[in-house]
Amino acid sequence: MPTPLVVSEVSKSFTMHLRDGICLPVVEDVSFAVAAGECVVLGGPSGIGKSSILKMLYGNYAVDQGQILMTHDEVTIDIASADPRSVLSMRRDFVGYVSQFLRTVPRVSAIDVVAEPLLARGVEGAEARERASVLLEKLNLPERLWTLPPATFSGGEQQRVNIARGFITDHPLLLLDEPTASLDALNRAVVVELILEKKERGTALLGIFHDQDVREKVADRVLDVSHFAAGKDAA
Ligand SMILES: Nc1ncnc2c1ncn2[C@@H]1O[C@H](COP(=O)(O)OP(=O)(O)OP(=O)(O)O)[C@@H](O)[C@H]1O
Repeated sequence: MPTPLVVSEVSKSFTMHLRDGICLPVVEDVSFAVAAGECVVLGGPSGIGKSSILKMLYGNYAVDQGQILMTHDEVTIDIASADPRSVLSMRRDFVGYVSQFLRTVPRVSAIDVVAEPLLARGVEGAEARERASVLLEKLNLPERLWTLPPATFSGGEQQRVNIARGFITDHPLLLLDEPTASLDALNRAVVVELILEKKERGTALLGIFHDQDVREKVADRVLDVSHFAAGKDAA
């Protein structure tokens, strides 16, 4: 089976256009791969560039240099140079992303927020909602909240809706940006279980987990992003 994600010599800097075009180099020569069924965790201190790497992989941040090769159904796409249409089709078919916070949509109920990625893939409404309810139950979201829009939910409740939405599809590659940050121990354990299930099904996972316990349970490997810090050789 081809390696689903291969990152080669990727560099990223930010140009602050409102600050006289100041350039902030963040990472350089980022190179690694993630195999099917493997969970790689990005480590290193705050501000080193972990989230920026995930955002480049999801096509949210532009890449200055290098390649991000994603292979799906024997087709390989370089996300670093792909046109927006190809990035969107890779998001639909290949790469999922669970961000730290839920982006709430006004007036859409929690169960529909979770079911929506399945509906977008042509799954019939009743089945999509059934699968959403299984996940919400597993994540201990009280049933009385399922029909309410998540805008007024607590941080941990919103995050569980977010996790259910991210885990409901079977993307071959899943990016996780601190999915357990606002969860209690019980729900952190559920997320660990969901991650292990994905690994067993052959999903390639790349994540950021500040919680040491979660990290130890899910990580096959920790990749220290400090090795890719821009300008480290000059320091
Ligand atoms: N959109 C942006 N514009 C300008 N600078 C940015 C932007 N996004 C990130 N940065 C900068 O890039 C650097 C890396 O940020 P990033 O969020 O990737 O770090 P991190 O390792 O994920 O940090 P943390 O563990 O604190 O979340 C930081 O100095 C940050 O200020």
